[in-house]
Amino acid sequence: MGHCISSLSSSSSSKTGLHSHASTNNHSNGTEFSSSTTTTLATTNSSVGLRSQFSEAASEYSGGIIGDSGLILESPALRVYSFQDLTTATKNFRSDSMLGQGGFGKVYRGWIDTKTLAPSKAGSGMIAAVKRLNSESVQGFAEWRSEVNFLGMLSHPNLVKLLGYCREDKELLLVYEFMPKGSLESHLFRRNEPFPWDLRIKIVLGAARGLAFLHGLQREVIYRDFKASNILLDSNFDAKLSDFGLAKFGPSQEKSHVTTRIMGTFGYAAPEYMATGHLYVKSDVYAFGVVLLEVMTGERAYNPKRPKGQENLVEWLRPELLRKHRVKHIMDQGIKGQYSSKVVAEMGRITLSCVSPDPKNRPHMKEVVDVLERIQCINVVTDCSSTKPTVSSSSRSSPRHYQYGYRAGAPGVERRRPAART
Ligand SMILES: Nc1ncnc2c1ncn2[C@@H]1O[C@H](COP(=O)(O)OP(=O)(O)OP(=O)(O)O)[C@@H](O)[C@H]1O
Repeated sequence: MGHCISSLSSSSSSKTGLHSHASTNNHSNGTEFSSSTTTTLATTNSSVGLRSQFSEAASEYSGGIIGDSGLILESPALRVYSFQDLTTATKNFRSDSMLGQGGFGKVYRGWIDTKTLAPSKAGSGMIAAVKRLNSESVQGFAEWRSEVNFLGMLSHPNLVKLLGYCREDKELLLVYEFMPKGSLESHLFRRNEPFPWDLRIKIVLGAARGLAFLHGLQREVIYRDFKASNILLDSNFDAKLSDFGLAKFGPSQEKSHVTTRIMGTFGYAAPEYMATGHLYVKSDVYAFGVVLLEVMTGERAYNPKRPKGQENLVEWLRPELLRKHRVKHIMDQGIKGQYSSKVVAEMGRITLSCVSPDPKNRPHMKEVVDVLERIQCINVVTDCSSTKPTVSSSSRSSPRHYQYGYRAGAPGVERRRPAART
């Protein structure tokens, strides 16, 4: 769940939190594609039309293999669907096909052919997730375009795969690989059973690798919307970042930040960004630290129902992170016994540095990955260098006992941007 922010006033927000007066062509999502790009998208629905803008954007990069299994795709193989295709694939967008709902529309389960990705009958081929954007949303177009541009161009094991898209009249849709275990947010906050600690570590490590990939590109990509609900999980609980609607190219070499409209989600947005609109690569690191804190505590980044002074998780718990002996007291009580005190101390340290008020004092995501790999190593039931168990697991919430079933049409709660900036 997100309590969303934008530099626009709440009165300019629609009921769903989308900004009704944002122009579809004003790049209000912060992506830096030229206006001619917009024209291309507006006037053609073919992959050829899109390809030219991919190469334009790809020229920002060195192209080819980036390392860590990440790729910049020189000619993205996105399938262009007709609206009818996706109506068929989702059984007419039936409510029982719905996987969830976000700030910009509903996500449905659809069936497509495994090889050709063509729509198929329910039960044959493979499942895909079909996001249908609210047709009345103008902001939605900018988000849709950003998603197609960034996700269509980038490939990494920790980024969700975009398979195709549809733009037909007012209809904007995106087709993704299906992530059967839902989001980190759904496991942490929407289930009665505590989510096992070792899965939490595995997931934040995967997400950190995804973010490190974006930050390691020759022209850095700032994700800008890092949060638990945007970390999706495959059948193996491997994390993949989804939702590139707010992603933005990082600053050019001589600059440290880009200046942009303030958008994101309450509780996750970095203080310098909230105060000035200056967005740094390190603003993503702050949001990552917030997710680490959520994972440690089982508490949401922002919850207006908590007592006064505790609504914002970082503001509430930073003093505890600063006093090292206090860190164990903020850990989620439901998973007591699943982690060692060394792991807790390491987690407290890295979280505190990620949420440092000064972006310069935050680590690079590459360093965060290294630390989390170490933590995972000392955390796993069997030590990395031996087979001796190092951590006991509580029977109630051990990973072996953890069950997960996708709840079709699970409530999406209120999502991004329902509120004005504080
Ligand atoms: N590829 C996917 N596979 C399976 N479920 C998905 C997929 N993409 C999205 N979902 C589910 O659909 C729901 C809505 O996702 P969506 O990305 O639209 O919004 P969100 O990230 O939850 O919120 P917001 O729009 O505020 O960022 C979520 O519950 C998510 O778990």
